[in-house]
Amino acid sequence: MASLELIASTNCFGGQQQRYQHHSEVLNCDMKLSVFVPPQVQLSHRLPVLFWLSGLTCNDENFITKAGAQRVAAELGMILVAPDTSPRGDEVADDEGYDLGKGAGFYVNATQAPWDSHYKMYDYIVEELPALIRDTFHCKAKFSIAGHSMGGHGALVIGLSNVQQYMSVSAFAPIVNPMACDWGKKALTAYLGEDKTSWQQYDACHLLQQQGQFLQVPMLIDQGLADDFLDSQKLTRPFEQIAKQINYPAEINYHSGYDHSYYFIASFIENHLRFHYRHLMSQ
Ligand SMILES: N[C@@H](CCC(=O)N[C@@H](CSC=O)C(=O)NCC(=O)O)C(=O)O
Repeated sequence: MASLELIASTNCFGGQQQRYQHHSEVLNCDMKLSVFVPPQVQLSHRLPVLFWLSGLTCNDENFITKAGAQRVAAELGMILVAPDTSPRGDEVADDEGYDLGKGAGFYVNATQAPWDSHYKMYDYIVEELPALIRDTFHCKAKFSIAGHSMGGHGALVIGLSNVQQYMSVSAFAPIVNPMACDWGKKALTAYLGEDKTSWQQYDACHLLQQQGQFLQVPMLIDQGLADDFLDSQKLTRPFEQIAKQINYPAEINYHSGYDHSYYFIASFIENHLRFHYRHLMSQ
């Protein structure tokens, strides 16, 4: 496994906002990722790590430049890892739409051509990247995971499917039922083909319905009520309905007047960081 190569580092709240590149064997291309390293890295103890998955049209820099998470992460001593949202490079297949291809990996393992030679974002986030982070940083064994929109969908699916690796999961305005919304149907058809049974493993509502009574991970979701995608892409509410039916312990908060943007995320990110910190420190 190729190691992470530091390509940029800037002082930030006593720590460093860093950017790395590496060759991903899983994605079969070169990738960049952003990592906030808090000042506590100088101490000898293992640091808690939160992975952040961004949404459609993003790369590894949207979260670190817009969410304003570093001040509280520096206070808590928490490493923030922000990967890119898809494989990159001239040889990687793409689509004209913003909701498929580069910038729209949907955190799934594609099985269909032309996507299947690079688009393995699920394995990248769950396997390759955690191993690289463990190799590079003195960190706690288990991680937490959060995300926004398509990245919120990734965080819910990955957290629900890997309770042994994640202490807690949170999401802002997540896609929760990709099998039933336009963004999801388009992406899952392209990446996985027409057989909808192969889509179920990547549908947070399906996973919650199937296993939410048996496997539980602490969960927090925030949703703006002025979000243009709330109804059109069926965000949050179908998941909340199932959580209520099966008594799943998810905290779901609605906020009047807030839209889908990073201004919404910046307004509530502190609560997410403190939520994850509590759970990360209990291991
Ligand atoms: N261009 C599209 C919508 C693009 C968009 O809103 N992207 C969001 C994530 S949406 C779900 O995954 C985002 O995070 N954008 C980047 C940012 O920095 O704001 C359209 O116009 O409909």
